[in-house]
Amino acid sequence: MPLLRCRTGLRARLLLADGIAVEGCGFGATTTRVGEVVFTTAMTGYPESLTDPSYRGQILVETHPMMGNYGVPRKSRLYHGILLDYESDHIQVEGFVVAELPKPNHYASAMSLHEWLRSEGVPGIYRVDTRFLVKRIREHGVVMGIISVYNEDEEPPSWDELARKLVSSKTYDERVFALEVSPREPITHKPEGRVRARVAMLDCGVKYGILRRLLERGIEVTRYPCTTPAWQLLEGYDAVVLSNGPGNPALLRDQARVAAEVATSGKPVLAICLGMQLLALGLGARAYKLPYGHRGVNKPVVELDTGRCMVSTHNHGYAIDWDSLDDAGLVPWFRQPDDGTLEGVRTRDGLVIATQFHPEAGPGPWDSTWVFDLFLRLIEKTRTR
Ligand SMILES: NC(=O)CC[C@H](N)C(=O)O
Repeated sequence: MPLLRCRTGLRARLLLADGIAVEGCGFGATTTRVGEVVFTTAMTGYPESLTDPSYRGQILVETHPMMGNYGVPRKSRLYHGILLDYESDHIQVEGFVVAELPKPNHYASAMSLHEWLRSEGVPGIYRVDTRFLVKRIREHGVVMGIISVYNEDEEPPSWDELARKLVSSKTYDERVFALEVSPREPITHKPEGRVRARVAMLDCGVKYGILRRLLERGIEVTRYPCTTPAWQLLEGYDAVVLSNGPGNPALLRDQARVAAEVATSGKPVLAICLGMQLLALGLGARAYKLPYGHRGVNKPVVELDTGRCMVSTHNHGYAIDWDSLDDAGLVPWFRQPDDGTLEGVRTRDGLVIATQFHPEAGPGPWDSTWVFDLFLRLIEKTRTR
């Protein structure tokens, strides 16, 4: 694709570990970052996707051809004290890859995508053939990559230099990202109205959307570091939430043990995405890596008992093996009809519920927010026993 003139005055290079080299216009910060290159099919919701802690360590490619149309929302919009339009306080992705970067126009916009990435030190590349990249990832699987943004009047970084940096970096699967996005101290969030329940959360990188969905139901949430032992999550709380989070679940052995302990405590547990993986691994199930993951807001999931289908938000690169559920004492709950991936499990007594997809959405459709109502009902039921 010809570059023409880059409105930002920046150019960028993206090199994939399989040798694919892409040049385009740059935006955001003039810097170089390494990450696993993944794609999402979400058409909107880039402020949420970019700040989703589960994207830590990844360079995100958007299949939708235009990003930035509605700018970047003001941070003054709060809901139960939580940022309304963001999934964490900062951009979490290593880099952002889009086909076109239009000028923004929206009443709630405080700045452009270019300004936002620049202020947070994150590189972006635009005016590149994202269709080619996405098809490549879909056919050959996710791949490590390096992205570099430079001023157009400067010498570009050489491909050799980028290749050396890329091969000397650890791969995504080897790095523990959850500890980087987990809080250092416990943080309590109180709902605005009556407190109907108090839960502890093992926070390995929670999306704010999960907090918003809990708080609006009157559930007070205390977020604990990802290294917290099970007894601390159980003492004095009605239930436990195991959050989503970035990285390879197999590297989080201690967290999987904690997940198994809380799951066998007799208290209700809600586990989402990484939380479900930790729960399943801790109870003895197996995880595997999907070839190119599920990332988007238009993914169907079918509830197996009822046959009901919902459109849901996904962001996962690993999944739990169906055949390993029996040994773990778990029963399947949801299935993705496109490729058959397991999208939810629960215990036989129904007290521990887990989704591989994101029932809080953010971004995405709200078809499955009832999972949070179910969690509250489980809490109320166990309290009166
Ligand atoms: N959203 C998440 O919690 C992601 C879980 C895990 N890091 C995966 O990619 O599968």
